[in-house]
Amino acid sequence: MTIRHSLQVYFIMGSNNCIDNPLYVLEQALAGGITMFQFREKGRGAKTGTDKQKLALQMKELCRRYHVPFLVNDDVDLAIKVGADGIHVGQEDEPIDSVRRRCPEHFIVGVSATNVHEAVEADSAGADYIGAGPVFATATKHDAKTPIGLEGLAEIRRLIGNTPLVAIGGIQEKNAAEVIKAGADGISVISAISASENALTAAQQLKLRTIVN
Ligand SMILES: Cc1ncc(COP(=O)(O)OP(=O)(O)O)c(N)n1
Ligand SMILES: Cc1ncsc1CCOP(=O)(O)O
Ligand SMILES: [Mg+2]
Repeated sequence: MTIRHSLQVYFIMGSNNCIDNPLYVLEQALAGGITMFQFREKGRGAKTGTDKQKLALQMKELCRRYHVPFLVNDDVDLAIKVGADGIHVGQEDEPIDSVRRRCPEHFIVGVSATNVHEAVEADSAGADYIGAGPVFATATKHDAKTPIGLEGLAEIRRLIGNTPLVAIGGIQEKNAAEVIKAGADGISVISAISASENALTAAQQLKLRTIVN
């Protein structure tokens, strides 16, 4: 599977994003057809140290069983230590050239862009994919920037050419198709799956919305 295809339904979660056991939620999401996963363990009550590492390893094993890439958010050391498939870094995280130097060659390196300028820069720096957003308002990330809207997303697509692009922020079943029409290769979601009543059906429904003519 190419990175572009893996971005179709990109689920992101940490232990404080769900009420149920995070391993249970992840397994349900995998059974529902998510195509990529990012372990984002941050914020209130987030695990640290060996507890964080243990959960990362368990999540990686689950993802392996479903042949879904397992990425780590922010924490490059952890990604290397647990043998992840990649890392996602934002504008305030470790710079991409340093990440590339430290990580195995096969690592998928995703970079966030909150505007057109950052997207072009991340593309030139050689990001494997760009995570653009927030596209819509989100309550999940308290320090999220102003939403770029579908117009901002479409402009980013125009400027980065064919580079794999995933949209993030406030994406739900009702707006997923619009995001794909605006030029994203996939949707990246936290609450639409982690806070749903049924992570399996939520993932299935979101996936259906990404198939647009
Ligand atoms: C796929 C994807 N896109 C964007 C982000 C946001 O990254 P960042 O801006 O570094 O914010 P945090 O997630 O670290 O709070 C992401 N995680 N994933
Ligand atoms: C991590 C992140 N980066 C930009 S918005 C966001 C949060 C996305 O969460 P949700 O899918 O619940 O809006
Ligand atoms: Mg970050």
